[in-house]
Amino acid sequence: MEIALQATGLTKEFKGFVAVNNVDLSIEKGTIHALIGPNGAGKTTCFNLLTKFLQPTRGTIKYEGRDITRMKPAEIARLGMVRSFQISAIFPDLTVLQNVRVALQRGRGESYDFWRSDKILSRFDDRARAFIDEVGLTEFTDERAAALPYGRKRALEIATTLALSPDMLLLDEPMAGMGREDVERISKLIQKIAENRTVLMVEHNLSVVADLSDRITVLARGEILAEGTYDEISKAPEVIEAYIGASHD
Ligand SMILES: Nc1ncnc2c1ncn2[C@@H]1O[C@H](COP(=O)(O)OP(=O)(O)OP(=O)(O)O)[C@@H](O)[C@H]1O
Repeated sequence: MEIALQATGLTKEFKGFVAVNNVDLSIEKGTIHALIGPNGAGKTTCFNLLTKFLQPTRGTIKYEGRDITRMKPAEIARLGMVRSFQISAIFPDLTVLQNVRVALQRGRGESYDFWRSDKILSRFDDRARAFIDEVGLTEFTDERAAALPYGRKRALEIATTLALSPDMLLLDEPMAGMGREDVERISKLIQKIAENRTVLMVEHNLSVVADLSDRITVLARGEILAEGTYDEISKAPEVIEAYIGASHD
């Protein structure tokens, strides 16, 4: 078993409040791993620690065997570990093609200049079109981003993330705010992009988690409560109790 991302003793305190407490986490290469748990469990904090948007109080994080504990998000992105929406938002007035082009250009560490001619940017066209096809947006290639339906915007955001050539993708609630049709479409897309990449996602939609995840870590009150396949964790009494308990909070 090859490990892509490994956290050891990961801890985050906010003024004495322990939001993430001594978490050990191993994400196997090539798998889809979900981080779940009731409200306030520490999922977002944990996600922000792993993606380096927050500094841990204690603990270490390794990506592909390399210590990334003190690295910045942009540095780990260059190592191949990319968070969704890392390159901020979509430009609403640019087309789908232009947005992915910009992402490709930024992925190379060049800053984006609005005055840059279309001719210079067009050298990214072929690769941009490949990503657009990969996320199923071919028919929207020349649409303005602002005109896309919500689920398609999400797909575009994923395309711009893929433009950074990640080996590992970290997705923060990829299904948030989506209707059923979009959930199905984005689920398929995540499965597809995971064929040759590692995926870690924080997700509230448990049927999505059940469908997609090879392995699931359940957090509660900042600690790992259970870990395993969906079948395993959904039968664990402590998990059932944590979810039922939380719904009465
Ligand atoms: N910047 C902060 N300062 C103080 N406390 C914080 C901060 N960020 C998070 N917390 C606290 O840490 C705990 C865990 O929060 P976190 O957002 O990580 O949980 P979560 O599992 O993502 O919850 P949800 O499912 O509701 O998004 C909560 O009690 C929260 O109030």
